[in-house]
Amino acid sequence: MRRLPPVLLEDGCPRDLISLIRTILAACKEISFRVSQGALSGVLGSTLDENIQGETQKKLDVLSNQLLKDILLESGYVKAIASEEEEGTVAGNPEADYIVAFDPLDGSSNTDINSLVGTIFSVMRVPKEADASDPAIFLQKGEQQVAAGYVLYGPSTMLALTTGKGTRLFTLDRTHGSFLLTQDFASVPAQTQEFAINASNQRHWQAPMQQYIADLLAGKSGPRGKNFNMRWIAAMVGDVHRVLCRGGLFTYPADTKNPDKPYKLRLLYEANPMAMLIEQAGGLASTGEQRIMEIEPQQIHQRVAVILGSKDEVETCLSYHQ
Ligand SMILES: O=P(O)(O)OC[C@H]1O[C@](O)(COP(=O)(O)O)[C@@H](O)[C@@H]1O
Ligand SMILES: [Mg+2]
Ligand SMILES: [Mg+2]
Repeated sequence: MRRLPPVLLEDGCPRDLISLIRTILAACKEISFRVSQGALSGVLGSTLDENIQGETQKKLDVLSNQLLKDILLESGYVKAIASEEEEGTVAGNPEADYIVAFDPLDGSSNTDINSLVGTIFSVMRVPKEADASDPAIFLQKGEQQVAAGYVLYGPSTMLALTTGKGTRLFTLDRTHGSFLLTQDFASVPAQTQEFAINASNQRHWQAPMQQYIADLLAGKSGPRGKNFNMRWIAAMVGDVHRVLCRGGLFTYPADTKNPDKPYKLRLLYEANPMAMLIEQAGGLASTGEQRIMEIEPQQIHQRVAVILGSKDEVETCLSYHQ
């Protein structure tokens, strides 16, 4: 089985980008180890703090953030980083060409129940002369990502990665510590009978999503004429991984539960990297009104509605929004 560096070299990926990706993965291997130690790691449970988004931080959120931040900043490959767990961006090497936005631990409420979690990352390029301490360097459209991926800490640790030449899946070989290519080109089937949504928010959704989900639930005797199955992992990384493997529609739509927070998922380090992975595998990713990767970001912690997955099913869902 092939290791990651030669696969990326063959794609024509620049050597410094490969080195940067390997640096991210070095931190992820350490996170993978800590997560796999579970209660033995001494880092399950919550801290007494909240992050910038007002969410209680898990000890593993803090640890994962620290590992990624330290390793990336020490490497010299990044001009700056942005993280779910950092209020502002953090400057790195002023001479570097890349910036990285990441969700150090996605689905962290799952840590206490030994369920799926992962790390999501987005890599963008910046001009040499750009100011490393200016947060505005992160406000690039998703289309401008030069690499995107996630590492899923599941029964096996897997990497989904794209540098714009398709989406590939790698599995961490713990005996040698390398990510080995286990699926060359992931392809999301265009059609599906599976969807993922947190249905407990149903009463707060807007009319188009209410109608779309009602029609899915009506099954064979409803307007769709077929039965649908539902799954919800409560970790975007786990739900998107399932969609990459066997298709499906994943959505976290707008809701009116909290008027100050109509969306849940973050654009720069959740929606954009997942959108690139899904589109590179033949799927679609939209807010309901706009292709996610065409959004002009206004803030580093901006949130968006997300509808992504199997092409035909996303298009059907979008037809309810017109
Ligand atoms: O609590 P809910 O509504 O099930 O939300 C789950 C969603 O929240 C998230 O966990 C947010 O991620 P974090 O754990 O990084 O805050 C998504 O991964 C997931 O899709
Ligand atoms: Mg997350
Ligand atoms: Mg997180």
